[in-house]
Amino acid sequence: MMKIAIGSDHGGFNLKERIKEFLESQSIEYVDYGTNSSESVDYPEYGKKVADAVVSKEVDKGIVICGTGIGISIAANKVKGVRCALCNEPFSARLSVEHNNANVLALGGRILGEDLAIEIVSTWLNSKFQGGRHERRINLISELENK
Ligand SMILES: O=C(CO)[C@H](O)[C@H](O)[C@H](O)COP(=O)(O)O
Repeated sequence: MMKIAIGSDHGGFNLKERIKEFLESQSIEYVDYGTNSSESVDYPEYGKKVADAVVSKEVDKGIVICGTGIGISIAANKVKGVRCALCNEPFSARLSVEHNNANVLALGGRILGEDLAIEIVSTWLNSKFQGGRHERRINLISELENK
């Protein structure tokens, strides 16, 4: 059974709560790394917590949310082994897995309506990495991390 780490800053808090409801409705286990209210916090802390949980294999995948998804995706991508994709529509969400094997999804809580956000999450969770030529390209990304 898949396990998800989820985290947000204040700009993503409401959407995080909605995505948790969706995960529960699908019987998908998750760990919530905060934040726990709409009080202002700093997104790098939450991006790192989720990213660390993914690379340590405590969870299978991560979802991070801030106002735009930009700051928290930049932060998550600083953690070695993370391939965080900011996707504000389903097509990118599918391709981020099929081609990039994204292990963290970033969303913009101030950009997306709840229904579209759930469609993106559902698409992302149900997509499969295609391997082949894409494996070679991901290995090249890993080489960049090791320089
Ligand atoms: O980092 C961001 C933009 O890249 C996020 O959207 C943050 O949520 C945003 O910057 C927070 O802004 P606020 O004015 O402090 O609420």
